[in-house]
Amino acid sequence: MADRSFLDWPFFEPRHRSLKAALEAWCGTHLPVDHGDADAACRDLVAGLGAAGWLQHSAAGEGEVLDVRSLCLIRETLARHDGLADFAFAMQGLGMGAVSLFGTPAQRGWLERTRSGGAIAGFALTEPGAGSDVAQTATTAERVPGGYRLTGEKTYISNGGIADVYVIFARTGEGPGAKGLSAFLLPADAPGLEVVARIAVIAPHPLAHLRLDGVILPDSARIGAPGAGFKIAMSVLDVFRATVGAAALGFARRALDEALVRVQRSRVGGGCLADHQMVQGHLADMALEIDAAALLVYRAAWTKDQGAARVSREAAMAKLYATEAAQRVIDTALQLHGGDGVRHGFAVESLYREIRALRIYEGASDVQKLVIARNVLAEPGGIG
Ligand SMILES: CCCCCCCC(=O)SCCNC(=O)CCNC(=O)[C@H](O)C(C)(C)COP(=O)(O)OP(=O)(O)OC[C@H]1O[C@@H](n2cnc3c(N)ncnc32)[C@H](O)[C@@H]1OP(=O)(O)O
Repeated sequence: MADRSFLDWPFFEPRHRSLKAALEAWCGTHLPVDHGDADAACRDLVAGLGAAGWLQHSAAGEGEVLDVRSLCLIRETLARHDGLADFAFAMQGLGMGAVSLFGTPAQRGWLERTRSGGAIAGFALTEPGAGSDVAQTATTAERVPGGYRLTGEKTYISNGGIADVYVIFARTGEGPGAKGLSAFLLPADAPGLEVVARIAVIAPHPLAHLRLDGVILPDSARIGAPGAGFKIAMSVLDVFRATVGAAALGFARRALDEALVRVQRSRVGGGCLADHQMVQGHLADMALEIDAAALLVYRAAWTKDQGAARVSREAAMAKLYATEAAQRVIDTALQLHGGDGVRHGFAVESLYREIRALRIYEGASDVQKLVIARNVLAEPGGIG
C-alpha cells in the first residue's frame, strides 16, 4: 500500500494532517534558503516563519496548551526541506519554553514577540565547566536590592549574537547543586552582557560564547521560584528532546528520498543500482529505522499531549534512537552516492554534518541513556 502514510497512525488527528499539508505547501515555495550568511538567513527565516503563523506552534501562549505532535510534525517537515529552517523554528521554542511554562504575564510579552517572529530567542544553559552536568552551573546571580547581579560565562549558546532575548540559568544558592539554580529572562542589550566569540560548528548554526560581567536584572526577570531553575530547564528539555528526534527523523527521511532517486537513476552492470539485492538490503534497513524512530518520536509527543506531567523516559528514548538511527540512515545514503556523497552541494553531504550535531545538542546520547536507565530503575516491575 504505497499510499499508506504515517499520518494515518492513531497518534494523529485530522488537524495534524491539515497542518502537514499546509506546511508542505509553504516549504515548497519558501525553502531551501541560501545559507551563505547564516545569521541573515536565520533572521529572515524567523521573520518568514512568524509571518506565516508557524511560530505560533513553537511555544504555547496565554491560556493555550502546547501541542507537541504539531511541534514535532513542523520540525520533521522543516528539517526534511532545510535544516536551518528547523533550527530557526526550534530555537524560538526552546528559548522561550521556560516563559511559556512558568512566565508571568509581563514576561509573556517576549513570548508573543518570539511567536510572531518579531524577536529572536536564545537558550543559555551550557557553560565551559557545565555541559552534560547542569548541576555544576557556576554562573552566579547574587542578590542585590530589587534584583540580582549575574556574573559568569555561557558557551555554545543557540542564536548567540543574533538573539534579542535569552533565558539564562544561574546559581542563586537556595541549596547545593541542582537545588540552587534559578532561571532569568535576559534582554540581549543588558549592560554587562557581552558576546565574546561566535562559535563556528559543523552545521550552519548561529552559536556564541557569552560573558556576564555584573549584569543587573530586576526581580521581575526571574522565571519561576528561586531555586526552581534546574527543574524548569529539565521540564523544557523534556518536551524539546522529543522534537530533536523529530528533526532527526526529517533528516533521515530526506536522506532516504535522495538515496531512492540515486539508486533508481544510477546505472551499473546493465541495470540500475536498485536492482541489486545488497542495495535493497540497505533500503530496507533505512526504511525500518525511519519507521521505528517515527514510532518513538510520536509516542513521546502523543503521551505528553495526553496530559502526562513528565515524559523524560519517552522523550529521551525518542531523541536517542531517532538521532542515532538518522546518522546510520544518512551514512548509508551518502555511501550509495559514491564520491558525490562527500561533495559540497549534495544534500546528503550537508545532512551528514547536520545530524552529527543533533547527537550532542540538548543532552548527548549518553545523557539520554542515563535518563532512560534512571527512569527504568525507578519503575518497580519494569516498563512493560
Ligand atoms: C539544532 C541545534 C540546537 C542547538 C541548541 C543547543 C541547545 C542545547 O544543547 S541546551 C543544553 C543541553 N544540556 C543538557 O541537555 C544537559 C544534560 N544534562 C541533564 O539533563 C542533567 O544534568 C542530568 C539528567 C544528566 C543529570 O541530572 P542530575 O544532576 O543527576 O539531577 P537529578 O538528580 O536527576 O534531578 C535533580 C532534581 O530535578 C528533578 N528533575 C529531573 N528531571 C526532571 C524533569 N524532566 N522535570 C522535572 N524535574 C526533574 C529530579 O526529580 C530531582 O528533584 P528532587 O531533588 O526534588 O528529587
